[in-house]
Amino acid sequence: MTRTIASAKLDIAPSSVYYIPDFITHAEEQTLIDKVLTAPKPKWVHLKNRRLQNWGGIVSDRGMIGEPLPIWLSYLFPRFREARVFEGIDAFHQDPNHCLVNEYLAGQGIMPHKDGPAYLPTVSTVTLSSHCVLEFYKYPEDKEQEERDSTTEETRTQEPEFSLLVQPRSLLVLKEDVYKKYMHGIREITEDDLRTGNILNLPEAMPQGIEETPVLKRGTRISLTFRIVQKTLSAKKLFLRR
Ligand SMILES: O=C(O)CCC(=O)C(=O)O
Ligand SMILES: [Fe+2]
Repeated sequence: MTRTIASAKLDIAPSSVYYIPDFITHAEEQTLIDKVLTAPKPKWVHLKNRRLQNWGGIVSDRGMIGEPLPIWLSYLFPRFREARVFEGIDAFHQDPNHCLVNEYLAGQGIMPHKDGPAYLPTVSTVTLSSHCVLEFYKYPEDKEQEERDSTTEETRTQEPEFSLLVQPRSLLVLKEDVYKKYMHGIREITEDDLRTGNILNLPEAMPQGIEETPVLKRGTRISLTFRIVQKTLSAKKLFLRR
């Protein structure tokens, strides 16, 4: 039986964080890794500090021209439903319609950012292959836009307000406050010292304690980030409009 996210809510502020260890099995993890790594070459977008695959459609300001997620990704939908990940967030979507696959080699990461208004405020991330520490920075609501834009640069040198350790096969769900009021990022380092960074879910992610292994070496991590893009356009409609 899959646990519901309600039973996996972290008892922390902001309270909209849910963490389920071993959400998928080792065998499922391996299948997903194989599918990611055997995707057609042009599917990969290479960035400076990670590479990614975009599934479900390209998200733009005008909306997303949606295409169904491949079966190896929609395979997880019943699991998300059982865990009630996307339940009640929108009358029109029961399942996610978009998935970003990110691959980070050890030492790679992602700058602190917000995911923005194109998505509904529920992000569901399945982690494969290696752990990582996701860091959170308060978003400066009171600053002018210009200052906010420079914040991502500043936050790189700041200490995060809190962090989360995400282990292979886990599910991390971020909703509401933590989605809207915080930026998240992954530092470009090759190992994580679990004694620093104010990691709030250590009891859940390291139930054996951190005395024996206070420092975790990173391997290559693949993350599957499922979201709902609210505004979708059908390719047919776009074509007829011309
Ligand atoms: O890899 C992750 O867990 C985070 C990815 C992320 O923040 C994003 O794609 O917006
Ligand atoms: Fe993000």
